[in-house]
Formats: sequence, structure tokens, C-alpha cells
Amino acid sequence: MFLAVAATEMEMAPLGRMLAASKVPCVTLVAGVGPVESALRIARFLCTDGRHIRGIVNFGVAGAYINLQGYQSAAPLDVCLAEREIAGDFGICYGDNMDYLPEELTGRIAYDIDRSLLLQAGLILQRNDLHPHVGTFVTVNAVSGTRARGENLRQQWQGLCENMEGASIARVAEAFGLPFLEVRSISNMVENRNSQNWQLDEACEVAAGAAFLLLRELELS
Ligand SMILES: O=C(O)c1cccc(C(=O)CC[C@H]2O[C@@H](n3cnc4c(=O)[nH]cnc43)[C@H](O)[C@@H]2O)c1
Repeated sequence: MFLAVAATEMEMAPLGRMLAASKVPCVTLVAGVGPVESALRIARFLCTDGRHIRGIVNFGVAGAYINLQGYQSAAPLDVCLAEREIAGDFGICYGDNMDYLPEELTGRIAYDIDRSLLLQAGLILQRNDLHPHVGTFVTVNAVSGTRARGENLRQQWQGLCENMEGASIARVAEAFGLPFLEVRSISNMVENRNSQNWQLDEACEVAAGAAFLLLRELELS
């Protein structure tokens, strides 16, 4: 069985309904917002729950970086699959800019997603008419509240979108030797903060729908 992880009840609720209306076997966990709480709750779960877990699927909402170079960025309610996760604000902060400490001090801050699992996930979503953006997700402790900060993170990492848990969940999955996937739907653009532009409810539905498809079809593989 896969472990499906979301940060909040709001993100998990639609998946709970979809699982209840199906026979897809899956364990779910609401792991909390932010890298510390999510890593703690997942590690505790994996150490104490007796069930066999064959992989972790992290799903939920994310903020999309606005691409200034004429390339298309992800738009609200688009589906995004992580090919790489970065602990993007673990370092030295100069206003909107980040610099990073030596790896000897911090350990790795970048996590590549297993290529064959990512390919399988992309095909599953495509087959079901969801056409995911595939790219680098940046994990932050603080939601970027200015477009300038988002632009710096985007440029630094060729980032597609940001969230607050993915890199730490990838780290936990790696420590427990579990395959890891992350799928998110865009609830907001990373811009000068305007919470009226956020489409949280709709993005939670889209993200859960994508996670359900992945869980259903990966379970058969
Ligand atoms: O400010 C509010 O009123 C508010 C209400 C509900 C949720 C929030 C969040 O900040 C959600 C953070 C949550 O969602 C992910 N997320 C979504 N968009 C972003 C973003 O632009 N930057 C970072 N994280 C984002 C994140 O994974 C959290 O779990 C605010």
C-alpha cells in the first residue's frame, strides 16, 4: 500500500471521499504544515504503524512561480509533478535573495525523484487527461510574499512552484528507503501577496483527484 500524505485536512478531505467510494487500498496521513511538522509526523507514523508501506505520495496545493522569460508558467488549478525537490530557504537570507551554506554543513538540499516512478506517474495522469507540468518544486518555511522573492527562487533553481513540505518528505522517504512522488495543484501564483487571488478549495479538489488516479493505478503495478 502507498501512504498518501497531505499537509491539511482541507487537502485530504476530497481524497478521503474518493477512496471511500472506491476499493483502492491506501493509508492516509495529515502530516501538518511546514517541513518540521510533516517530517516528524511521517517518521513517527512509519516507525509505529504496523502496515507495510511501499511508497509515499505527497499531494496538495502549491504556489506557481511566474516565468518572466516568455516561457509559460503553471497557472491556477494546473497539475504539477515534482522531478526534483529543493529545501529552498535553508541557508542565508538577504531580503528577497537566498544564498546557501556548504553541503558539508547542511547535508544535501536537493532531492531527485526516481525517474521510472516519475515517468509512470506522468503517463497515468496523461492517460486520464490531466497534463501535468513536470519540474522543480521548491520547499520554503515561509510562503513567498513578494514576486521578487519568488523570482529569485525560480531563477536560482529553475523552479516551477513552491510548497512547504515536499523536500522534507522526500528526505524522510529516502531515509526509510521508500519511493516518493509529489503531485500538487496550483492554488495561487507567487506574487505580491493577495490572498483574494487564491483558489484553495478548487486546487484541493484537483490535487486530490490527481493523487487518487496515481494511487489507484500504482497500486495495480
Ligand atoms: O493566508 C491565508 O489566509 C491562508 C489560508 C489558507 C492556506 C494558506 C497557506 O499559506 C497554505 C500553505 C500550504 O499550502 C501550500 N502552499 C500553497 N501555496 C503556497 C505558496 O505560494 N508558497 C508556499 N506554500 C504554498 C504549502 O505546502 C502549505 O502546506 C494561507
